[in-house]
Amino acid sequence: LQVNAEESGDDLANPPKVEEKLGAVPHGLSTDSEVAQREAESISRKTLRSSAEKFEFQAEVSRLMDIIINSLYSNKDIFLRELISNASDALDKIRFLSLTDKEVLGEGDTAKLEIQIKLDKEKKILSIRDRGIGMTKEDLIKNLGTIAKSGTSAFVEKMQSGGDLNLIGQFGVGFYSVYLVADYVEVISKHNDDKQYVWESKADGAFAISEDTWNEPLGRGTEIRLHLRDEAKEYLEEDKLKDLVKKYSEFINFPIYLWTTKEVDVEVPADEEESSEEEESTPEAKEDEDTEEDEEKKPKTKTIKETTSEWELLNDVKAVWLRSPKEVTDEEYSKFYHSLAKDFGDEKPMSWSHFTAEGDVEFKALLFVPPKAPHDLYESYYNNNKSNLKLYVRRVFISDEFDDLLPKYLNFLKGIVDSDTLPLNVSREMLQQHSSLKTIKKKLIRKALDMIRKIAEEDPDEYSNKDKTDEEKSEMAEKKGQYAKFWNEFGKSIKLGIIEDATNRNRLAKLLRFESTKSDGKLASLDEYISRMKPGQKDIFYITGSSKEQLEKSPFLERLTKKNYEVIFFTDPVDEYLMQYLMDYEDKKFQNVSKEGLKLGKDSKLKDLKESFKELTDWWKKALESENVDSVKISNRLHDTPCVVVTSKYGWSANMEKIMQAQTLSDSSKQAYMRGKRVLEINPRHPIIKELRDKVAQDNERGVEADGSAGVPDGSDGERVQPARPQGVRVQHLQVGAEEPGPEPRRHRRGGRRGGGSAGFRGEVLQRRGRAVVRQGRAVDVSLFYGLYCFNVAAASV
Ligand SMILES: Nc1ncnc2c1ncn2[C@@H]1O[C@H](COP(=O)(O)OP(=O)(O)OP(=O)(O)O)[C@@H](O)[C@H]1O
Repeated sequence: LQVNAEESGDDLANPPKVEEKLGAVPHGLSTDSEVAQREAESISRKTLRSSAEKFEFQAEVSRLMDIIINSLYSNKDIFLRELISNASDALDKIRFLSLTDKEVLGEGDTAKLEIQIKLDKEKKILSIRDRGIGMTKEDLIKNLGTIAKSGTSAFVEKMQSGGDLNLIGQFGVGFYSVYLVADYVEVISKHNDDKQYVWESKADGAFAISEDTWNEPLGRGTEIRLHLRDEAKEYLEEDKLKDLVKKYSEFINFPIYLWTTKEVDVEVPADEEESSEEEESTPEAKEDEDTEEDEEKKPKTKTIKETTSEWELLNDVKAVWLRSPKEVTDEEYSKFYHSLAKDFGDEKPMSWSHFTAEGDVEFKALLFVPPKAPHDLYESYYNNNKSNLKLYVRRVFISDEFDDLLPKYLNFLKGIVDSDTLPLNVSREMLQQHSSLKTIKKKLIRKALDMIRKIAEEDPDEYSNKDKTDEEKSEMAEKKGQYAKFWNEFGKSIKLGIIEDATNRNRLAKLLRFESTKSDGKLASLDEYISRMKPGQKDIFYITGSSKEQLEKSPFLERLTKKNYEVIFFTDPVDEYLMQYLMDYEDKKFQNVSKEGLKLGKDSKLKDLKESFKELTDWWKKALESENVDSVKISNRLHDTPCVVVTSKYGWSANMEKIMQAQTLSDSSKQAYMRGKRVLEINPRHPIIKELRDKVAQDNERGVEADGSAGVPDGSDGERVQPARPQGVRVQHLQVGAEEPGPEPRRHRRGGRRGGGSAGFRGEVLQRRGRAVVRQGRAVDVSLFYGLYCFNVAAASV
């Protein structure tokens, strides 16, 4: 990383001290003029200090900086809130450390936890200083240049596809926004464990670090000096900065001061001549001589204008969550959310919940549902236990990466929790073990789920609001479509919640939304489904697959749709897992319509049908016995399709198998036990099946075995005809295509005879008649022959 080291003869392992090169004197020893001269030199030169150690930015960081520096983005204001937010984080860190070690704060000014902004109009420098934790030399190298965070490339990608620069803070690279307004930046920092260093860069691919021997010692903390570009001079106006702090940083929990200069009226002693002139010009003064005499003894004064400078406090540090919810306006909640979540998009949070928990464990909390899911919400979902809540103990920020404050599936929520019960002066690890955390977590989950339920309750599009009056609905108009929006952004989290949180499963199931055969392109809830159930319907029907369009064509739905039953479409891979956990809802069981055991009321004819197709089902079962086929049954779900393969009740569905097989690291041998047995269901009303039944019956009469051992002569030379078929098909014993002796069944004649092969002839007849399902949910036009062939393939492979 280090460049120019060789040229400058620096020893990489032991970088030379800057003093050695510059001949600088340590703090306190340099004279004012020397310091001023050195400072002036560094600023006017606008090249990095030649004696400093130089480093190259990590490639992604360099790309990011290029994008920022060349950006035509008009809202350059954002840099200030990013710097203030970093300063506030640094102050939080030192305050936290001081809980267990008071010494770290130091004394006097150094101990003041505040942020200061100063302007130098002449030199065009804007400085932001904090008395936070500061950065060691190593921190400066890593944090500001050489280590790209995970958000760096994500942000670069976003920006290349026209993303919004305003969201930079969410990607954890907010610091670099300084190059929107500055072409040269110095970061002066002092950490308790190291000396004071200066980091500097002109965003030209390199940065430099020097030990700081010329600036005022900071005590502790960081000062960022922005050498503003000409076109960014507006940031040297006090009013502009006051507005920006008000707009973006109002809720920072440390005082933010601006060094302001103003003209004030001052009383100064008036000189002699002026006082005598004044006396003469006031004739009324002679009226009361006694009083006059007294006053004459006082020294005469006059008012003049004088320029004074002072620190002006720009924010009201009172935490929003400590105020009563009645006092906080919607706008304030929105602004607080933006500053908390570093989400400065245009949208308001979808909802919030501000409450105080009382009892054994007392805390105040403010939770928000963001308007959008963050870009990495489900990345490393299972490896990330950190919630997005900031934990405070009696107003002191403890952590924003506290494990287990909320369950993983609620990690999309933002907010703060401020507890009075947790101890302050223990380590984070000990706090993590504290017994009241469990209670806090439990209460937070309840409140969070209530808040999400309310989004639905306030949305006029929601089923639960169907009984509301028009007036009520028009009041709710603002919230129209909010729940669908919520579902779009965070629906997967609710599903993960159903899987992971057995205690709240029912509450979460209420929040579930889906499309169905009756939802008409909208989202429906389970309550809505239940309200539409047919009299006598016991189960909630659903089907899983990869898209609604595909599922709508599924033969599994044929009779259900004909009989007006509603079927839910689950099309997200996570739905397969979901349905392994969601067994029932309001005493109704869930039934996958592609699985064995579908019951659609009583079918009085079933017994007779079973009897009449027994020969066929027995034959077929025998023919498939070496496959993974458990049984062959009369189907109650088919209407137009001759047969379908269903999976057994307890194994995976075919869709689940597909998902598992698609997983890169799947081990098929280990999956074998989860693969359900297959059941072949046949449609007793379908001509193909009826025909097969007749053929089997005829074969049986002639004594043809299922293994085809007693062949049937083709009528000309007495040889058995083997129908044309792909290799490995074990259906030849059916003799479907063979010309048979004796009376030909009427149906066979219709197609007429074509070509030499009788198989072809039969195939054509049947092709016109039927469709056979060969794979889960996919119907293909095939001849009976092909249907059977494909069934075999399907049964063996699905
Ligand atoms: N004023 C400061 N005091 C101490 N460390 C700082 C300061 N400013 C920046 N840093 C360090 O530099 C790192 C990079 O800052 P940057 O703003 O790019 O990202 P971030 O603060 O982690 O994320 P975000 O932009 O979301 O606040 C920070 O994580 C922090 O460690």
